[in-house]
Amino acid sequence: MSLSPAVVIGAGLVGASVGCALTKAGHRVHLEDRNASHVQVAAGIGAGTSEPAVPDEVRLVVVAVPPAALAAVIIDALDRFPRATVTDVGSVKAGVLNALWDSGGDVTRYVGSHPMAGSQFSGPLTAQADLFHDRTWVIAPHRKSSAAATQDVRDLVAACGANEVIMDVDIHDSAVARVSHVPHLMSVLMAGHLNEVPVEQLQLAGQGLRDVTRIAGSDPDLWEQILGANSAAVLPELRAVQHQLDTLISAIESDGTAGAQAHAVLAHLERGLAGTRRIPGKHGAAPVQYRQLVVEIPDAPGALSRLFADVAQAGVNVEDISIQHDPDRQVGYLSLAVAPDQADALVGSMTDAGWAIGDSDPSSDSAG
Ligand SMILES: NC(=O)c1ccc[n+]([C@@H]2O[C@H](COP(=O)([O-])OP(=O)(O)OC[C@H]3O[C@@H](n4cnc5c(N)ncnc54)[C@H](O)[C@@H]3O)[C@@H](O)[C@H]2O)c1
Ligand SMILES: O=C(O)C(=O)C[C@]1(C(=O)O)C=C[C@@H](O)C=C1
Repeated sequence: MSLSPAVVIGAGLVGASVGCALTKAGHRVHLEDRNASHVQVAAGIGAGTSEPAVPDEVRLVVVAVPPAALAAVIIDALDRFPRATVTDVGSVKAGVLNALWDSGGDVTRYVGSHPMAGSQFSGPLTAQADLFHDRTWVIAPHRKSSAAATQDVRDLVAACGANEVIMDVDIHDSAVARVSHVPHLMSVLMAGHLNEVPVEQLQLAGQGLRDVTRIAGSDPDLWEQILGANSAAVLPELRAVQHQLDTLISAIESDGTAGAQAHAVLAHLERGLAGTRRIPGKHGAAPVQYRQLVVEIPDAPGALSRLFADVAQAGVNVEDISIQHDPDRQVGYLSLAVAPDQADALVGSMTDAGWAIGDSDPSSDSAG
């Protein structure tokens, strides 16, 4: 069934990205935001139109406002658009649903959802049509959601190119505490600690620090609301991490001394490694341990395009890439993540083409 016309309320990063994805999929999207300039910018990047929708015609409403505003905007949308399925993209689900039960609105047309994709940026200028492509998008129907409304949200997720996961609201909230909210706080603590590091030491910052602190660059107001809405699920996870931190500190204090404690630091490091291997691969598939191959590239015009041409020629699927520059030599290093069973073919083909290529960790077990 068609999702057109759709209304997106909240034309920021997520809302404008939904608008762009739906528009690209051929749907008509009307944009609303309490900030009129966000509607204009979002319309300008292809997220939809600033013209108001005809309320009775609207089939789908996507509410993409900050957590504290969600419940009121959803209740209002159920009232203003009497034939529409209403969903939201909020990061926490239970509190919103509780507010809806008490509202007296037609909750059968509401199905909450949550795309597990975003960024540290805010506002429509940072929106992308492909933000949700191949990413997980949770759909959280409640006991009174109609089957038709749930199907509409499934169609929305498919139109945005995402992979649906249907999940109970409470399980969702406890899951995101573990995989999103506590990780966010770890990044914030690490980045906050940098305020005490002298500038001349910060210039040594490499990709590791940037990886760990990226999401700490997010909007504090948004995250205060997310954490406030999910504090019950976040607190026990934080305490568990606190316990791990305490045991790590004791291990480091006593490392080098005889006995089992000496191995405790290694045990922490191995526990972390095992955790990274539990993160699912793309498409929600079982985790894949990619091999990281590093190619040295001269800092010269055309080197990168020549390298990409040779990678394409090898016919190997590259899962991820990143580039680092050597601060002293005029070279860069391109890391290519490839499936273990394709790595040797790529090494062979690139070596034949004259590139210096090898494993980022030569001791790594290529069996993965
Ligand atoms: N940022 C992420 O990575 C991410 C990812 C998934 C889900 N989410 C969720 O998506 C929602 C939006 O987050 P975002 O990152 O797009 O934020 P954003 O700040 O980029 O956009 C929010 C938009 O909502 C508008 N707005 C605020 N109150 C409003 C109201 N009462 N009525 C109409 N418009 C209103 C703002 O003007 C802004 O344009 C949040 O609920 C967030 O939890 C965020
Ligand atoms: O990639 C990022 O920048 C994000 O933090 C996105 C992220 C997450 O994956 O934790 C953050 C919060 C949202 O509710 C959903 C997605």
